[in-house]
Amino acid sequence: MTRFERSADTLPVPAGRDGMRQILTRCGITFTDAQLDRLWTYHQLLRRYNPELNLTRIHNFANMVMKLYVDSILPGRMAELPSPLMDLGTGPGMPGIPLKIAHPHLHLLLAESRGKRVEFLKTVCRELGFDDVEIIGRGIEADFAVPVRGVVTRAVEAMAATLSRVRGCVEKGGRVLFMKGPNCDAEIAEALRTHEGSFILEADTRYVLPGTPHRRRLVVFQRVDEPVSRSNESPGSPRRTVKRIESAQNPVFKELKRLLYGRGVKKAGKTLVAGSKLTADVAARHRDRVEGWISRGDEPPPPADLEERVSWIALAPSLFDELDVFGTRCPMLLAGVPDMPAWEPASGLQKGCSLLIPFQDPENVGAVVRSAVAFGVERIVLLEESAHPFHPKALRASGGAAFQARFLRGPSLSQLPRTLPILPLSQDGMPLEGVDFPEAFGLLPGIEGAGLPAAWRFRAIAVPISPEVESLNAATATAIVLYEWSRRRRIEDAS
Ligand SMILES: C[S@@+](CC[C@H](N)C(=O)[O-])C[C@H]1O[C@@H](n2cnc3c(N)ncnc32)[C@H](O)[C@@H]1O
Repeated sequence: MTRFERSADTLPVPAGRDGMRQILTRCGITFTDAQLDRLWTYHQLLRRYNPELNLTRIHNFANMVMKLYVDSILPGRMAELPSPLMDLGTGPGMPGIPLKIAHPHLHLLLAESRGKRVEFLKTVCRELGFDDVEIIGRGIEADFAVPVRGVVTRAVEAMAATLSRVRGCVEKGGRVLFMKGPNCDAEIAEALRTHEGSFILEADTRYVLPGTPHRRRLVVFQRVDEPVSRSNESPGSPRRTVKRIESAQNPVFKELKRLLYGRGVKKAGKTLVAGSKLTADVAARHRDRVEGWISRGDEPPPPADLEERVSWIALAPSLFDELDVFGTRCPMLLAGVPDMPAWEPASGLQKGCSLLIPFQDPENVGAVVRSAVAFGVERIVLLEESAHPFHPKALRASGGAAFQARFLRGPSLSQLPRTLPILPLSQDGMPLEGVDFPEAFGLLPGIEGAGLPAAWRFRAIAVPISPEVESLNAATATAIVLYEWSRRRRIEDAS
């Protein structure tokens, strides 16, 4: 038999998914099945963990739907929700979780100081598939400086206290939404008095929970000054906003992590520059490429001579260490990757040396790029097989030379026409000493391990080595050939 529950205020509804939908519909909230599934899952988690964690004192089904979920959703109908939005003192997730269910694209941060509730929130986000929700598991104080466009808060404390607490994070023009009961005039007056010059009252909307006598107020303050702790305070330095990231779920951090892989670098057109020497070199010589400065924990801001457009991202130490795969502990740079136009084999090879790279190991790609730049190779054609030259490992092995090279995107090894003047490299080819380098030619080392396809080997050149060693490393062999080519070119130029 269906269990019907009636609260003091609502018509009886079956205590289940259908009853939940009925109450929502009566309140003018129409959810898709997927949204209702999420709210139902959240409800079941609240019920399951409530006896152990004391998450809410409301137990009656209809009251839970009305006073917790509907109550949480309604502010999103009365005010435009700022995003990113932090729910300060969210407890078991109110109003944040129902708001996120109602507005799936909302960039939400849930701030909660009590550890057990934080664990509950993690479970909720995992079960609901909210992997973009950031959980801030600590008490929010004025030094909290993750920039947000808005804060929402329900049943936490007096407004003036909250406005003090969010001084470091709410951006100028951002909003603080207070979900209050009807009698909050004195609180509003105190907040206005103590925060004059920082916050103005933007809206004060009175409403009732539909079909009940319960009165509510949504009080919205707007920030009119700049957050205090967000700009470099040393005189003369550019005003730079710091984006502090504390959660591994932060979308920006997730983007940064993708840059540890060649595919991520290719997709984003950005790379991570690590190591004190390399970052200093790139910041000095390729300044126009620098887009961001990534620091660890409370390390100081970027040097004042980096332009204001360069963003500053301060990662929690554990997050920084995840990105710092070389263990440098030095600030990293986020840098833009230069354009790589396509090379059409039909257009032939231009004067000088075109180095064709098939290497799959990023360190080999980096090493050969470094040699190519050192010996004056005119252009580097990256074959489809090649690792990305701005993969962090490749960039590091290149010593930053990748920023000086001219790259073109080429076809795969199997699509290279054998009619072009391409000199393949293979240890069973003819000795380098006897080779004539054409005025325009391509140099083609083999893939690590597999070497060159048989079709290319008949005209290959070799670096003679002792029979005791099977072969040279492909990047090393290429460097030796490039040295020989550049040596002869210098002799020709001098004569
Ligand atoms: C009364 S509960 C309200 C929870 C929820 N907003 C609701 O309406 O059901 C207040 C919550 O705020 C949390 N809290 C209080 N001060 C906080 C702060 N400065 N930063 C983060 N959380 C805080 C408490 O741990 C508690 O879980």
